[in-house]
Parts: sequence; structure tokens; C-alpha cells
Amino acid sequence: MSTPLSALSNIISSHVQTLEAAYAKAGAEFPSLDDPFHPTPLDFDPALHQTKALIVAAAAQILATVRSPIEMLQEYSPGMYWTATLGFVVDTNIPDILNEGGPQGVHVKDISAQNGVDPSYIARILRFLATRHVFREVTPDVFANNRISSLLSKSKSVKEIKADPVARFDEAPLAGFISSSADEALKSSVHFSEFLQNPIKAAAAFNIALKTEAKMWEWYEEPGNEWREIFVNGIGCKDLKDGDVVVDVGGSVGSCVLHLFKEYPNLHYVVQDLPKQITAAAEFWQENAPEAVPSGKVTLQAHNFFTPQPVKGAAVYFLRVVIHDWPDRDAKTILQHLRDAADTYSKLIIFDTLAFHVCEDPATESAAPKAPVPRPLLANLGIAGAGFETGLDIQMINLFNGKERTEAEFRELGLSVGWKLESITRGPLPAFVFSAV
Ligand SMILES: C[S@@+](CC[C@H](N)C(=O)[O-])C[C@H]1O[C@@H](n2cnc3c(N)ncnc32)[C@H](O)[C@@H]1O
Repeated sequence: MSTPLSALSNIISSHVQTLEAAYAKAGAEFPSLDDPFHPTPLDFDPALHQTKALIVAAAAQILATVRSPIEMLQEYSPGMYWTATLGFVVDTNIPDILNEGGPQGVHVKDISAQNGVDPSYIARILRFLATRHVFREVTPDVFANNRISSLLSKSKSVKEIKADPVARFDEAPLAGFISSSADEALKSSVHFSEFLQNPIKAAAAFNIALKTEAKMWEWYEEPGNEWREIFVNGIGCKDLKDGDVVVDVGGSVGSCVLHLFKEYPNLHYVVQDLPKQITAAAEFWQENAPEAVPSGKVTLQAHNFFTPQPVKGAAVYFLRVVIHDWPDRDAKTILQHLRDAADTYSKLIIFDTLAFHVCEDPATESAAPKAPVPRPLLANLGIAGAGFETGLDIQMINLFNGKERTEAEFRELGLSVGWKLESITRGPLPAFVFSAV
């Protein structure tokens, strides 16, 4: 029997061989960390997903095992500097400036000439991040984007970003997410421990930090916060009949419905959200499918989901990344209004991340990872399986007192208001399908 360390090392070496062989078969090499991210189909090949996850899980576990625990905690405890430095580079357009500079890199003085920040601050922040494999220091004080940092850039030129800063995160949701993490989320996190110890003091840590009683979504609707708006399968549209009604509850401008509408124009869609989002939605549909709203195939409807649902008896009510924003009491109210409006044939579909226990969980039946996890890896594959989800869960507590839920928690939540969990379609964003009981 091998020791845990050599078992981890074997997992890495055998799966690295599999990975490199798959790329070699396609006449390619595994992409270098030094180059900007240019996605190829192999990067998203589902057959290689588990191979990569096992390498990452084993590498993270080797790191945690071999590295001094003192050093681990010294690295983790000032973890807010990750958020603060990533927010800084996004807010000061550094990845965008480096994109335009190319692989030879840009000197910190030339970055400074474009964003007005002291070059010595820029050098130290980029050194912190490049030490952690985000950005590359090409020669002293000259930096270039690498595979990771290239994804921090917005989808516009530096000139366009400066000309219309409110629209800087259009088509760049990842940069927008990082900027908001470093702003309202980082500010709220200061009150995180205080909130958890006294959760009746405020709706969430966010409310203590921002000194507001408004939920974050209402706060986004307030004047001055316009720029903060950063925000298909599994619905089973092919099984619906012509004219069946599909309601996207909390659908923002309706980007999910746009995909559905293009693929299944025979259905009727309703996009519901708060009034400002619906005003923005009118513009979005005018730009992307001008015929949809006038034809009556798509209806844009201002609706607060804490009030009775106006569309009765729809074939499908769906909520994408909405329910995780709310604690159980509020989530029940939202789902209860949908149940009251539903008919016996109506389906409720929730798209949200699925929380897994770190150890094996016999209660997770339909969504459990199918392949057995080799010893001594964590049952949820650690950061390779649940890194993003567990981080998002903390973000949900911080901003909304919301929650990523396990399969058992979804089942219980649904049943408490008359929705029976029928199936879970796995994928990057699992779909939880409920029927009315
Ligand atoms: C994380 S976003 C998800 C948007 C959309 N479903 C998507 O997947 O792109 C949550 C949405 O819920 C909306 N929302 C928040 N509170 C609401 C309420 N009381 N009634 C209706 N919509 C609300 C927000 O405006 C926002 O568009």
C-alpha cells in the first residue's frame, strides 16, 4: 500500500500522461501558463474534465500536506489581498493595457502613463500576483498577461473603456464579478463574523457594511449604482407544445430566454424582474432580437417575486442563480407564489450550484460524482470539485444571508411549499426539476 504522499504523486503523474497524450493525439501541446488564454475545444472537452480535476485535487492536497502549516496559515490569513489586488488591476485597466502591449510586456512606467497610478505601486501589486501565477514578469518591472490574467481584461479597448466607464463591464462578466467582489463584497466581509454571531442584527453583513436596509438587488436599483449591474439547457423545451408558456423569474434582461427563443421560437416566453432591469431588457431585446417583443413571443414584465405570480398555469417557471441569493424563509415565499400560480402539469426548474459535503454523503443520490474518487483525495475533490461553489456560498452569506444548497436541502425546500424534486440534470450549473404536488 503506497503512502498518502506517493499515492497523490502517482495520481498526478498518471493523469498528466493522459492529459498530454490527449493533446498530442490532436496534434497540440498543453497550453503554456505564459501565454494568454486562447480557448480550444480541448480546453472544454468533458472527457478531460475529470482528468484535470484529479490533477488539481491531488496537487492542492500535496501542497497542503507538504507545506509547513505555519506557512499555509500565513498565506491564507491575509487572503483579502487576493481580492483587493485583483480588484485594483481590473479597476485600473491593467490587463487591458497589457493586452494592447503584447507578449513582450509593458513597463510599469508606461502602465502608469495610461492609468495614472504610481509605478512603484503597480510594480509591487503585479509582483504579488505574478508570484501567484497571475501575470508574468518578463524582465524587471515589465509585465505581460498570462493564461490567467488575460481573463481579467474587459472586452473593449482602453480608449473605449475610458470613454464610457459606466459600460466598462458590458460583455465582461468575469471582470465585473471581480470588481464587485473587491468592492461591496470585500467591504461586507469585514462584518462577516459579527453578522454570523448575531444574525438578527441585520439582513446580512452587506447591510451592516453599506448602512442600508435595502437588499443588494434593491440597492443596485438606486441612482449612482448603474455600473454595478454585472449580471441552456435542462429546461426541456423540446418536450413542450407550441405556445406553451415559459416564465424566467428574476430573469434580468432575459439573456437566458434569448438562447431559448432562438432555439425554440414556437414557445411563449415571459421575462420578469424588477422595473429597472425590465427597462434595460427592452433595450437588450431591441438590439438582439428586435422582432421578439412586438411579435408577442416574448413578454417583458416588471414583477416583484415576493408578490403573487401574475402568470398562472405556465408550463415552466424557472429561476437561474436566483434562489441561492435568499435565505430559506425568503426562498420559500418565492417558491410558494410560484406554486400558487402553477397548475398540476407545471414544472419548476431551479438553476443553481449544488453544494456537496466534503466527505461521502449517502443522501446525495442523483447528483453524486459518478467516478469513484481515488484515495486519499477528498470526496468532493477539494478545490478541484467544490472550490468555486464553497467560495460562492460564503459570498452568498456575506451579501444576502443566502445559501448554496445540498440535494437534501433542495428537496426539503421544495416539499415545504408543494414542489417535489423529480430530477437533477448535472452540468456546470445543475438544473433542479420539480413537479407540483
Ligand atoms: C443573480 S441575478 C440572476 C439573473 C438571471 N436569472 C440570470 O441568470 O442571468 C438575480 C436577479 O434577481 C432579480 N431580483 C432580485 N430581487 C427581485 C425581486 N424582488 N423580484 C424580482 N426580481 C428580483 C435581480 O434584479 C437580478 O436580475
